[in-house]
Amino acid sequence: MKKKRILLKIGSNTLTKETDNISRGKIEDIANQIAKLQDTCEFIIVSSGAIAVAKQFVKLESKRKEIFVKQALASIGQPHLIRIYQEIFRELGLLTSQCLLSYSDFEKQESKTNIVNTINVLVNNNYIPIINENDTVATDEIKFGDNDKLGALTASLLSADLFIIATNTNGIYTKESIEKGTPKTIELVEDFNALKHQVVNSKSTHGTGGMQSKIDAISVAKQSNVETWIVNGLEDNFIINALENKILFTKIK
Ligand SMILES: Nc1ncnc2c1ncn2[C@@H]1O[C@H](COP(=O)(O)OP(=O)(O)O)[C@@H](O)[C@H]1O
Ligand SMILES: N[C@@H](CCC(=O)OP(=O)(O)O)C(=O)O
Repeated sequence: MKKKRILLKIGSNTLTKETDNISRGKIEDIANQIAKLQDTCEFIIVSSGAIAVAKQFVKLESKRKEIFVKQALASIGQPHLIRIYQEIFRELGLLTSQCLLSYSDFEKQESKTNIVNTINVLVNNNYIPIINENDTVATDEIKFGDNDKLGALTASLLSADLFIIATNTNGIYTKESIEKGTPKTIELVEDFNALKHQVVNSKSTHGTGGMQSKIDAISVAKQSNVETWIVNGLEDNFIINALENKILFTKIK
């Protein structure tokens, strides 16, 4: 049986459970779900969190631009982030690997072919690739929080059956309901253009993108006919519950 290929994007807010520290419990929750689904689904993860991990134990000084500090923090945090994933996933017999990519890699045919070939070998050998942006060479993503877009580009390139963006809301709410203080999830998006008007300008707490970068990512996935779900990653069991339609989330066909 052909497995359902799921591209799971985990944002900093989910990974830290909105604290200043990476949550091992959240990574355990994700690993548990992947282990339960492994006979029917194959996973590729795009994970943020390198900067958040580094900030837990280091403070860097620089008289130059703040972005250089973020790049340096990402470099310090990334191996720790992967170590934490590896430790927790291994407990459940899940194998992991690391891929660092940047947008420009998706503009060159040769790089695209290399990404597809590498990741297919990994997945076919039961390794779960954990992708993050290569923050040393590119700053687009940490400036704009576009790990969402990196997820979408990867989901498209690797012909994912489903792109799940885990974030800290029960999907996308209507703008009106947020303004009234009673957030209401848009469950099924049929008119993508109308969705663009639902974004509320609230600054992200731990991540950098906010809902706008998710809408841009959805647009990229849509062009490749990849279905996107925006799911609340703070909830336990969020992937399985979404697959079984037990929670409220946003589905964009
Ligand atoms: N229409 C909307 N529905 C839900 N969240 C919205 C909406 N418009 C803006 N947001 C904001 O987007 C945030 C999620 O983006 P972000 O903080 O970048 O998360 P992540 O780190 O998971 O990528 C929400 O916490 C919320 O403040
Ligand atoms: N790539 C960087 C930051 C990316 C970022 O903050 O993205 P997100 O949490 O998806 O808004 C990191 O791993 O810390």
